[in-house]
Amino acid sequence: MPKLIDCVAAVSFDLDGTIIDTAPDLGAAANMMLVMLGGRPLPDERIPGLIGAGIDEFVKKVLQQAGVTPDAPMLEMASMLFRDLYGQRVFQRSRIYPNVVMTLHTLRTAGLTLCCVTNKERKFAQPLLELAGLSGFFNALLCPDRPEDRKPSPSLLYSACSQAEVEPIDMLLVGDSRADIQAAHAAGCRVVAVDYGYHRDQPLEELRPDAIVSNVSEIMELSVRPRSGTRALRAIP
Ligand SMILES: O=C(O)COP(=O)(O)O
Ligand SMILES: [Mg+2]
Repeated sequence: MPKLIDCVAAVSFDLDGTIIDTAPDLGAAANMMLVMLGGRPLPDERIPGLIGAGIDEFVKKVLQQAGVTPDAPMLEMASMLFRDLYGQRVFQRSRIYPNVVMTLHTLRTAGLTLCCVTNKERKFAQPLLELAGLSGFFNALLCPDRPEDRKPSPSLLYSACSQAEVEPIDMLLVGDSRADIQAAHAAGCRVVAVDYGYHRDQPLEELRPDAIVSNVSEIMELSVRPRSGTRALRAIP
C-alpha cells in the first residue's frame, strides 16, 4: 500500500496545539490581563480548552471563566490589553512539540511544499514561528484577515493550495481541532488529526479524519488504500 505522504504534494500544519504548545504564553498573558482588570488568575489547565477560534473569542472565554460576562466595550478593552501582553511573550514559555522539527525537515527535503494554516493573527503567528526557528520551513503562512476566513471555513486552505499550486486533494492538513478537520473536508483536502492538542474533550473520530496520530512524525508512516468516491484514498494508521 502506498504511503499517504507519497500521495500528496503539499502539507499544511495548524499552529497552536499542533506544532507549538502555545498555551503557556497565552495563559500567562490572559492571567496578567485578569489581574490588571482586578480579577483572579485561572488555573493553567483551564487555558488549552479556550484556544482555537482567535483572540477575541479566547479573551471572551477567559473573562467568562473568571466569572465576568463582558459587554462590547469591555471586551474590546480587554482584547487590546491581552494583545499588548501576549505580543510581548509569544515564545517565552511556549514549546515546539516533539519531532516537529525533524518532520518538517524531512518533508522539505523530500520536496513537499509546506504551509502553516492558523486561526492565529499574523502579527503573532509570524514572530512566533520566527522565534521558534520554524519560519524557514514554510513556503507560506496563512492567517485569517477576516473573521469569516477562520477555520472551519475552507478559505485559508484554498489560499494555501493556490500558493502551493496544488489541487486540494493533493494537500494534507495536520491539525488538532474539529475546526481543522471540518475545514479540510470542506476544502476537499486530506486531513490527519493529532490527539495531543487543545481539544482532547472534543471527539475527533466522529468527524472521520483520514487518521489520528499521537506524534506528527507518524504522518510519514501512514498508508492509504484505494476507496470509491471523491475522497479516493484513506489513511490506515
Ligand atoms: O489562535 C487560535 O485561536 C488558534 O490557532 P490554530 O488555528 O493555529 O490552532
Ligand atoms: Mg490548533
